[in-house]
Amino acid sequence: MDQKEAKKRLRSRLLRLRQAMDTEKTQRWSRAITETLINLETFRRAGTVFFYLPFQKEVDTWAAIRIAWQAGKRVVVPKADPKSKTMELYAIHPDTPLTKGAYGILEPPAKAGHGVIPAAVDLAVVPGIGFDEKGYRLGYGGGYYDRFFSGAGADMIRIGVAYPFQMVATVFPEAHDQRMHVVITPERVWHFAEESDL
Ligand SMILES: Nc1nc2c(c(=O)[nH]1)N(C=O)[C@@H](CNc1ccc(C(=O)N[C@@H](CCC(=O)O)C(=O)O)cc1)CN2
Ligand SMILES: Nc1ncnc2c1ncn2[C@@H]1O[C@H](COP(=O)(O)OP(=O)(O)OP(=O)(O)O)[C@@H](O)[C@H]1O
Repeated sequence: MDQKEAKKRLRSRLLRLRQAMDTEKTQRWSRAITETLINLETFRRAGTVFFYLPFQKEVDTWAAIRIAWQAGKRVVVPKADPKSKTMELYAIHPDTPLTKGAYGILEPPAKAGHGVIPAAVDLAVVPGIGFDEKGYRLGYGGGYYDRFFSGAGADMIRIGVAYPFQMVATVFPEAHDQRMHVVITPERVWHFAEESDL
């Protein structure tokens, strides 16, 4: 089996496991991850945080988003452009109307000139179908986050969030894959960057 085939199989296996979780589990694990995230020094220090808005049974980021707002942080989320496979960032507030965009993921309305420049973001909370013990990430295969982190988003701290079964030995990384600095699971924090980088 080649790398591409192995990666595809891993993706469908991990998606199947995620789909099989019950709500009690997604909520309990999401709460544990949130608790760890909000207590990290990098999170406490961050003025602007790039979150994703969860869909299906992804780790639920809403509690952390509300805590970030309460702490006076700026919360930004992506708007995906399926044609160019790129993301633009927009700030959201508790009253921002969100509608389902590409892939059925909630997004803020695009307002010309209201995008947030990636250089203004301190920290990214990154979704994944899986992560590995070197910090590599497996996503849906669109390359959105790889493209983002190899370009405008290169300087922000990247924190992946994962259920325990999403942490695997390898996600069969390719040359373009961008690593996380930290991955948080309900039971532990994996560090892939030197403290001095954080
Ligand atoms: N919550 C959340 N937001 C996110 C991401 C994510 O993983 N999670 N993304 C992370 O990249 C980007 C969106 N990327 C995505 C790419 C493909 C599919 C997806 O479901 N693909 C289907 C085919 C759908 C189609 O082609 O119409 C599939 O692969 O089966 C979903 C999200 C930006 N926003
Ligand atoms: N920096 C980049 N520039 C151009 N193309 C890229 C870049 N990064 C990734 N790609 C392309 O995007 C495609 C998908 O990459 P990959 O399978 O690693 O996505 P993924 O990380 O699983 O998905 P996502 O980030 O959307 O969740 C690949 O075919 C790859 O060639």
